[in-house]
Amino acid sequence: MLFTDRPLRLGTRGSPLALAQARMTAQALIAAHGWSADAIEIITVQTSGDRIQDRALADIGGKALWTKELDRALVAGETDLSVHSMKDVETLRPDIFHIAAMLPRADVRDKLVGAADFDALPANPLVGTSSPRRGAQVKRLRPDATITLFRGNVATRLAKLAAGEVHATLLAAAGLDRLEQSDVGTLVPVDTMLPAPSQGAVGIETLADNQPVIAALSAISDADTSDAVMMERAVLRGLGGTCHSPIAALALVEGDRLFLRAEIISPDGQETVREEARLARGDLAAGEALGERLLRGASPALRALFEA
Ligand SMILES: NCc1[nH]cc(CCC(=O)O)c1CC(=O)O
Repeated sequence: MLFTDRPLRLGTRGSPLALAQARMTAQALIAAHGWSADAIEIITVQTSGDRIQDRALADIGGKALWTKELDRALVAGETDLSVHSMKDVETLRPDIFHIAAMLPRADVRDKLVGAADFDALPANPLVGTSSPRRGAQVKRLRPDATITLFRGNVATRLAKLAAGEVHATLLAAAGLDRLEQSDVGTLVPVDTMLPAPSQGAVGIETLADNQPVIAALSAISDADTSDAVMMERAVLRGLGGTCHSPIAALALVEGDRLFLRAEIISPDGQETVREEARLARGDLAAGEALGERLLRGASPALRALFEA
């Protein structure tokens, strides 16, 4: 066992989904190394993203809200690693951090909750989501829909839906599965709603100079997942995308290559720019170039959404 004097301290947000992902990570490490259950201590860190619930993420500082306090705990030596939903990790991370592992990816698809499918929604439906991507994709399918801001954790959103605040919402299948709510909602095919970059992937970060922890994490890293997610993140880099921007990207592993699809969509759903390519794994420059091509193909109005 690598860490004999004290448990390995795993930092996580406190939402039920984050805690489920932290426990999956702990179990994977315990199984891979034959550790005893007390070899890992789960430390919950509250993030500003969890505290502020009434405004869109994009308006209050973006994805750094989810990582900042976990980063601080890591730098302060209060934790040894942080477990993140890769979807919530900013594209550009400070060099002192290193994404040392990704767990095998879960279902990448979104689920529609509240209606059997988009056609089953009433006329002029009210759909709750705070994801610009989901909002734009819904408007593309249902131009008569009104998108309303919907934040909070998965349980909060399901409660708002049950209270009749909206006709429907969209949630990641991965999150519902990890919360043992797989029976909730209808899976939406990726051809209908291409998912967010990194959707369904859990990443584990540590300090770039922490060799013992990096070595311990290498035992649980899934190469297919990290190659695909790193490629999807390269598209975001090429676009200069933030969470203000309606971007979807999905890389599927095909042997030693990746089949990459990506799109950007205007908020009213009227304009979609799409690209796809088969790329060598690890050819992140090609992923960035695909992101740049998306921008070049966009109208000035859509392109403006990507200018900081
Ligand atoms: N932004 C919140 C968030 N971050 C990751 C997930 C789901 C789990 C995943 O994609 O791995 C969710 C909830 C959702 O989108 O429904």
